[in-house]
Amino acid sequence: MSQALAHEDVIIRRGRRSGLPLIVAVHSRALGPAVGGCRLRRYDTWQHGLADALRLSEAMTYKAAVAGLDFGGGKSVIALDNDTALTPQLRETALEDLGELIASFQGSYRTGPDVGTGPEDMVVLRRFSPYAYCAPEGHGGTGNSGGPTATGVLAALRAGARHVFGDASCTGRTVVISGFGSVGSGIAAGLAAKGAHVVVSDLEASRKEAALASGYGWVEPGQALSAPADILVPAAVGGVLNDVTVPQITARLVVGPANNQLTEERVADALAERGIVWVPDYVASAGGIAYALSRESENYSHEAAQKRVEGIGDTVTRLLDLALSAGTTLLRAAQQIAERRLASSDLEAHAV
Ligand SMILES: NC(=O)c1ccc[n+]([C@@H]2O[C@H](COP(=O)([O-])OP(=O)(O)OC[C@H]3O[C@@H](n4cnc5c(N)ncnc54)[C@H](O)[C@@H]3O)[C@@H](O)[C@H]2O)c1
Ligand SMILES: CC(C)[C@H](N)C(=O)O
Repeated sequence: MSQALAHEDVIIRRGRRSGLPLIVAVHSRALGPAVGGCRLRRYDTWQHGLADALRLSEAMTYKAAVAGLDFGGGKSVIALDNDTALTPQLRETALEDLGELIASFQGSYRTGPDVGTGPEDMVVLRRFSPYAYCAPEGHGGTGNSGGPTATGVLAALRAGARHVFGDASCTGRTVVISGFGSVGSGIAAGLAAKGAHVVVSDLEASRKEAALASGYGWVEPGQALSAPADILVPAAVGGVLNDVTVPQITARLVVGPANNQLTEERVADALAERGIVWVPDYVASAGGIAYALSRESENYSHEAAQKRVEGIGDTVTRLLDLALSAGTTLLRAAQQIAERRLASSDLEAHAV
């Protein structure tokens, strides 16, 4: 096993106000300041939180590189154990601790919302530095990233559907969406508007009522991946595509926002062997970060930022062409694009 550390910085600290473990992992700044959301969730041990931060920050490097963003990849984690109650006060002090840590990077690591955090939490982080994207509009941010992320996934999904079914519209197709949260509900609405048969699933039983009220079908979480479908959208958690689930998938196209869907890279080959087109998560899910960075750091108008997000569809078409001509998977094609960008920035840096 390689002992090389792939990451530029990994900071682990016990928050001085909250006592909670804080982790900031910066995978790469080759293309610009590292960016990646702040995750606040329970882990069996803080070391599991560290592993999550390491994997997610690497994926952010690839997400930014393939999306053509001049940013690198990072991620932060506030690791809560299974016994400690997350009171509003603990939440606030943990965010203050993280805000202080992020400020110490002086802009070379910037964050945004992720699992367990939202726009209001960015307001707390911004007490310490401006480097937290997606705060509510009244606080100088662009708000919830779920909408733009859903827009990007829909663009990726249409490109994939054109390739797999010869029709991008998805009219009459059955689409199962696992995870009916901020992004999943936006994808469901976009597909239902185009006449798709939308079936959703969520671990929270209370989401069933909202799903049925919107006219969607419902499948229990344990059956979501194997339910009859043309298209499967993982929109909940990572690690859902593995040796057990892949043989059960009935869909011919899998595309969704959940970060780190594969347990291991070789699962991409297993999907391809079954004739399933899988759009890499870091390609499909780039809409939220692309929109926020375009608006908040690059002064794009809403329309221009939205167009950039829609461009994810063209990226997927390009990846499909590359993968087809090289006889490889979309994952390898995406890796090649990202690694080429990262290598050329390396050459530029050495030429200076
Ligand atoms: N929000 C964004 O802008 C964004 C951007 C990129 C990637 N992502 C990723 O997309 C995924 C969804 O993000 P979100 O913002 O919609 O989160 P969310 O928290 O709003 O929604 C996730 C939903 O999934 C449900 N869920 C959790 N475990 C589940 C399971 N095993 N089966 C079915 N449902 C389950 C939750 O109850 C919740 O309703 C996450 O993995 C996130 O990291 C989000
Ligand atoms: C908003 C952004 C940082 C998002 N959480 C992502 O994973 O892309």
